[in-house]
Amino acid sequence: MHRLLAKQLKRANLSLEQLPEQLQTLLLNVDQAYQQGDEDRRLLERSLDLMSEEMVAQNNQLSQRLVTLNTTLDAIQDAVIVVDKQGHYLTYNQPAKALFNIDSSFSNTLNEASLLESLGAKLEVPGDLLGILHPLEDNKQAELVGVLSLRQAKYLEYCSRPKMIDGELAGRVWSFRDITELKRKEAQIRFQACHDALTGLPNRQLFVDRLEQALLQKKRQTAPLAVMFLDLDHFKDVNDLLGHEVGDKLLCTVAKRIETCLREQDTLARFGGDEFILLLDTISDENEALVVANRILTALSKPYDELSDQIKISSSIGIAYAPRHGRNVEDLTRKADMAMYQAKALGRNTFASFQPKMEAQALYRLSLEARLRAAVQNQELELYFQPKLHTREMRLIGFEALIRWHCPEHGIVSPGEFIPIAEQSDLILDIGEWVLNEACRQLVKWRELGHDQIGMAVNLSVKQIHQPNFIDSIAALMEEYQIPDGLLELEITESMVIDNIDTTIAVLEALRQMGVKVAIDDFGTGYSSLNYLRQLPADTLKIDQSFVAALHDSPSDLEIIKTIIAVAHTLNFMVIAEGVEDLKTLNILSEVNCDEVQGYLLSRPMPAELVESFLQPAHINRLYEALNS
Ligand SMILES: Nc1nc2c(ncn2[C@@H]2O[C@H](COP(=O)(O)O[C@H]3[C@@H](O)[C@H](n4cnc5c(=O)[nH]c(N)nc54)O[C@@H]3COP(=O)(O)O)[C@@H](O)[C@H]2O)c(=O)[nH]1
Repeated sequence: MHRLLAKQLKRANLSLEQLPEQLQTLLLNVDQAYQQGDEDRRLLERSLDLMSEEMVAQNNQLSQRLVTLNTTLDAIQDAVIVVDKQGHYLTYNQPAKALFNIDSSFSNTLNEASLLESLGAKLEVPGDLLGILHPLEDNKQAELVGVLSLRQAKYLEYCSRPKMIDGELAGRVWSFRDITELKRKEAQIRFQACHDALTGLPNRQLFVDRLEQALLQKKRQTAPLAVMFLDLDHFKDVNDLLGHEVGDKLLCTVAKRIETCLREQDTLARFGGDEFILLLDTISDENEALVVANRILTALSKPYDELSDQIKISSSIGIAYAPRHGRNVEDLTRKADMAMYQAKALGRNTFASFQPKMEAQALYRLSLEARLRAAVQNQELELYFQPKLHTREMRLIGFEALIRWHCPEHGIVSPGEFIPIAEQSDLILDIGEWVLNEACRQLVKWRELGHDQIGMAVNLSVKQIHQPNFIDSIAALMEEYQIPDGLLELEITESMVIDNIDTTIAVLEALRQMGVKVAIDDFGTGYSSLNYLRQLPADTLKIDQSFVAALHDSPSDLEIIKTIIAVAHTLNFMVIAEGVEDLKTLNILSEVNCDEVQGYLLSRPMPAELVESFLQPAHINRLYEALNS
C-alpha cells in the first residue's frame, strides 16, 4: 500500500480489513492513483534532469564555440567589428582594437558612428566617407565593399555586410584589411613593367604610350615635337674590354647626364643596349631640339670616371619632328633611327635631322647588306692588288690588297660603298677573314713563282682588331701560309687607333712581335697628334691621298707632307704616300724623302691574274724606265 494511504489509516486507527468491502475497493483505487502519481512524478523528474544535463552540455559547447570564435577573430589579421541594429559594438577583434585605438574600458559606449568618425579622420580625403556610405541611404541592407586611401600612403580594403536574423536587419559586420603592402607591390610591378631595370628610365612601352599621348594633344596645337634617337659610340668596346659591370655603370651615368640636359616635361627612355630615345614635346620650334641635342653631345663626350682614359665615349643622335616627318609613333621613331645612322656615318659624336632621302638610302643600305651577306657565300668577292714602290731604290716592294665586289645586279661595287655597311654589322668579320686568307694565299702563290721579296698589305676594320681571338687568328695565318717576317703588313686607320689607344697599342705590339708590319692608313686626316704617334708601335705612316692629289699646286700640302715625313723619320717610321698619279708628284715626293709611293702612276688596282704579267721582268723594267725618265 502507498505510504501516504497507510499513514492516513494508521492516524485513524483503522485497518483495511476492518472496513466494509465497498470502502476497501475505493481505498485500493486511491492507493493505485497514489502509485501512478508517484510514477508520473518520477518520470517528470527524470526528464527534467535529462533536460538540464543537456542544457549544461549545450551551454558548455556554446561557450567553447564562443571562445573559438573570439580566438579566430583575434587570429585573423583583418580588423572585424560587429554592431547591433542601433550601431552599438557587439564584438570586435584585436586588430580592430589596434586599428581604431579602441580602449576596452570605453568599448561599451562605442558605436558604429564613432567607428565611422575615426575612419573618416584616417582618410586622405575625409569627405570620401560620404561616398562610401552613400549606398546605405537607399538600402539599409546594402553590402559595402571598396578600398580607402588613408593618410601616409596607406590603403584599407573594407567590407560591410548586413547581419540578418529571420529576414530582419539585426546589425552589421565590418571588416578592414590593410592592403598597403599589396598596393606597394602592385605599384612596383606596374613600375617594373614599364621601366628599364638598370637605369630606372621609362622603357620602350612607356615611351610609346607617352609619344602617342603627346601626338594626340599635338593635333590641337601647331608647335612641333621632336623624337631623338641616341646611340652611344663605341659602347661595345666598353663591355668587351672592361666587362658588363662597367658597361652597366656607364649606362647609368649616361642616363643621368642626359637627364641634366632635359626639362622635367621631356621623356627620356632606354630602348635597350646603348640606345636611348627622347621625346621633347614642349619645344616651340625645331631649333630648340638642336640646342638640346648639342647639349647632350657635349655632356656625353666628357670623360667618365668609370673608364679612366682607356676608351672615349661619345654619342650619335638622330632627330625627327612631328608633324613634318610623321604623325605616328612608328614613323617618327623609324625616321629618328635613320637620322641617327646618318649621324654615325658623318663620323659620330654629332647629330642629324631626318631628311626624306635617308629613307631611300636606308632601303638601299638594307638591300645592299642582304646581298652582301649572300655575296660572301656566292664567291662574288675578289681581291685586286695595287703595287707599291720604294722611291729611292726604285724597286717594287709589294702590293696592297683591295677588295672588289662583283654584284650581279649592280656590277662592281666599290669597297668605299659596301665596307661601311659591312662594318655596321658583324659581316665585316667574315669579309675581313676572307680578305686575310685570300691575300695570304695569293702571296704564297707569288712566292712560289719566285717573287719572294714581295710583301702584301691588307686593310683591317676596327671590329676585327677588337676580336678577342684576333692575334691568335693572325698567328695561325702566318703559320698556315708560312709567311716570313716582314712580308705581311696590316693597315689600320688613324681613327681606329685614337678611339681606343691603349687596347690598340697592345694589339699592334703583339702583331709586330709576330713579324707582322703595321701601317697607319689615311694619316693626316684625323688627330695626327704627336703625343699618340710617339706611343704607336707601327712601322709605316701612310700619308692620305688628299694631301698628295694636288701636291704640285699646293705649297701648304707640300709643307704638311714635309712635316709628316720629318716627324715620322724622327720617330723611326717609314712613310708611304698614296694616290700618286703622275711623275711630277713622284719626283717631289722623292725629293722630300718619302720612302714609298703607291698610286695610279704605277698601276690601278688589278686582279690577281694581271699581277702575274705585271711582275714579268720585261714589264717591270719598262715601268722603272718610265718612272726614271
Ligand atoms: N677593311 C677593308 N677596307 C678595304 C678593303 N679594301 C679596300 N678597303 C677600303 O675601302 C676604301 C676604298 O678602297 P678603294 O676603292 O679600293 O680605293 C683605294 C684605291 O683604289 C685608291 N687609290 C689608289 N691609288 C689611287 C690614285 O692614284 N688615285 C686615286 N684617286 N685613288 C687611288 O685609294 C684607295 C686606297 O685605299 P687605302 O690605301 O686603304 O687608303 C679604302 O678606304 C680602303 O682602305 C678591305 O679589304 N678591307
